[in-house]
Amino acid sequence: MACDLEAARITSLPSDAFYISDFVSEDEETWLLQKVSSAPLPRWTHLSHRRLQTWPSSLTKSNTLLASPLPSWLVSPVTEPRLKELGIFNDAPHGAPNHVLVNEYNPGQGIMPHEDGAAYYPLVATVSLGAPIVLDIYKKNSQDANDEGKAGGSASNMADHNRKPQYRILQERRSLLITRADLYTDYLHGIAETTKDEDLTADTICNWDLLREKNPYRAGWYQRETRTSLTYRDVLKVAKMGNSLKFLGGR
Ligand SMILES: O=C(O)CCC(=O)C(=O)O
Ligand SMILES: [Fe+2]
Repeated sequence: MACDLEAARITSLPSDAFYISDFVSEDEETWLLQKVSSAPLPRWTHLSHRRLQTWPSSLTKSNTLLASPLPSWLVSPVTEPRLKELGIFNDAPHGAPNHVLVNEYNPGQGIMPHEDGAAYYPLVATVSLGAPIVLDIYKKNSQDANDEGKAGGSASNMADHNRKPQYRILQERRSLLITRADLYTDYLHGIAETTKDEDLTADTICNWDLLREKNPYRAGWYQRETRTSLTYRDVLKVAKMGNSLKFLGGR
């Protein structure tokens, strides 16, 4: 199936990124959104500019995952069979994702430029649900490099607030975006806190040719609606339950 992935490569990016516009069906999207919204309320962590669910659990201070399976609704159909067929996690230490962050952004919300950090194998598979959103990619500068290695990734400093993205990826609802390798380690990513994504053209959106539908963006902008992402990753350090007490004790 590796050749399928090659057809999905975002060729204008300097490193590995793949975009599949039609990764889950409309019915699957509705079902997944229903699963996200039916999670018990304490599952949500409310951050200032988005809310977040962490499955199966948050990492410990030492970036360790206490071994536990993902809930079945996050496994089927996304990881099995779809991600498995693409083979993208074959080289990851656990051969499959073991951790999922679910992010929900209302219009006007976003996530500041950051890197996902050393806790994970450098590969993220993002399923977008509900509405499109633009992901901005920034080349790391020396200050960002100094921040490297902070637990759970790091935010860039405030001086970078007006920095312009080097690349922009439009993530349609029902799509899959895979970013890995240098794009994971040498770049930051973020989502603007805006109610409108603008300046959308074949020249400014690097996956324009891979979009499922271009018509909604012909005017060059669209109004944000609530967008949910499922971000699949492989946490490098996993503690089996038998060993987990000492990790819990260290919290
Ligand atoms: O929602 C997204 O597409 C990006 C989320 C993200 O960057 C993260 O959770 O680290
Ligand atoms: Fe991230």
